[in-house]
Amino acid sequence: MLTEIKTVQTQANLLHSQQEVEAAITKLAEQINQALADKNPLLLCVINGGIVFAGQLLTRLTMPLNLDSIQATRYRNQTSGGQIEWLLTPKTPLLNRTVLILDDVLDEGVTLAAVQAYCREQGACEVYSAVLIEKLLPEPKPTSADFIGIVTENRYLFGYGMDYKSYLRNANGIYACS
Ligand SMILES: O=P(O)(O)OC[C@H]1O[C@H](OP(=O)(O)OP(=O)(O)O)[C@H](O)[C@@H]1O
Ligand SMILES: Nc1nc2[nH]cnc2c(=O)[nH]1
Repeated sequence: MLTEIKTVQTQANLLHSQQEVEAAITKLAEQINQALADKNPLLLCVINGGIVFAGQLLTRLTMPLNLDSIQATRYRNQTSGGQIEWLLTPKTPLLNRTVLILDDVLDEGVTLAAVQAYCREQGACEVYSAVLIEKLLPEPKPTSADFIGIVTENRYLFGYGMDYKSYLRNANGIYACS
């Protein structure tokens, strides 16, 4: 396995450097600081992928906020998605809260649409979402994000929280598998 991971890593293309990603996160934080300043938001990190983005965004946010996590997965070590599996739901009540969902990548939009629906079912009064990166696809998506850091091409990505077979989430740039 580790031989395959090392090969994928060395053959990958760097699409977005650390500098570019950090600038995008800073810009997103400015937008969110403006939009949610007085909303007492509950941030929901969609783990595992959203962890790096959420961590880096959080230190740039200036309003009072709460943080919780939700785990919905549908790729399970594959490079194409299947059925959503719910592994963790937030402990914090969502009733009457302004929720900001944080995820690494908006690809087909199935995961984000399901998390948004979950938040509404739980009684959130407003549901915002922010993604570090969105892939441009030829087909329409079931949902969209309010805050988008980077828009990129339709290739399988890793780094900044995104995995290749559960590895490479720690890569310090956004890479496409070749
Ligand atoms: O827009 P979609 O096509 O639904 O894909 C986006 C989702 O896929 C990844 O999660 P994954 O299921 O790989 O779980 P992970 O967060 O543990 O990596 C990613 O973190 C998003 O949540
Ligand atoms: N790691 C990773 N997860 C995804 N989930 C949906 N698209 C992607 C992707 O390109 N990379």
